[in-house]
Amino acid sequence: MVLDRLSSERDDVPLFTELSLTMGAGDVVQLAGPNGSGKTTLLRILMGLSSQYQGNISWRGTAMPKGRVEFLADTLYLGHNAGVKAALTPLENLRWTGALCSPVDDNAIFAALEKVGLAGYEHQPCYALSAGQQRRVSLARLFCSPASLWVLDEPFTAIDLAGVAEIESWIDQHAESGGMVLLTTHHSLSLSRPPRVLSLEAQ
Ligand SMILES: Nc1ncnc2c1ncn2[C@@H]1O[C@H](COP(=O)(O)OP(=O)(O)OP(=O)(O)O)[C@@H](O)[C@H]1O
Repeated sequence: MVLDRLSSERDDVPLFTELSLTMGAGDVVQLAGPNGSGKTTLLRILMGLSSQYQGNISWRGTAMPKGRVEFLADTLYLGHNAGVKAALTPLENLRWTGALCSPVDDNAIFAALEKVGLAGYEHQPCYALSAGQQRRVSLARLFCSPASLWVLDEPFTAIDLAGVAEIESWIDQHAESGGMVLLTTHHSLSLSRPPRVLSLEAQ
């Protein structure tokens, strides 16, 4: 993935200017910067949720918007909010998101929920889960998706210390198997190889 001289502003105030980034297999990049510096905005631009930018984004050699369909098919985006429907169970939520992008059978969903520590909660409505458990439902999507690029906006929100270490190990494993991870966090990451850091503060 290549971001070439991306610039964006809000209300005529520049958020970032001529930001460039190249990511390939095995890369982990942490977007850093203080609150309000534009990290979420950058991820939203990348995912096609905002068109308020100048510059170019390309995926496997094809520039956006032409490469958009192929890009989205190979990307998993977990946004700032958990993105979990409260009235549905974890199983139903994951069936739903699977149907939207990459259909997955129930056995794989059960395995993913076990991996994120939610065995036994599969049929519980999500409104009856804690904030951290709801975030874990969202994180279970990491194990239901064949996407090579993970785009994670504050994935550690509401997650306990043991869970943070687990997510770090999943990031490691994804990178070791040739995946890519672009994430925002204010947490100091503990990975097997230090991530590259792209700071919006220095913009
Ligand atoms: N919906 C919105 N409408 C207007 N301005 C917004 C909106 N969302 C964000 N902004 C502004 O855009 C700027 C960048 O916000 P953004 O959410 O990208 O920052 P961030 O770096 O992700 O911050 P944080 O670390 O707090 O999550 C902020 O100054 C914010 O006030």
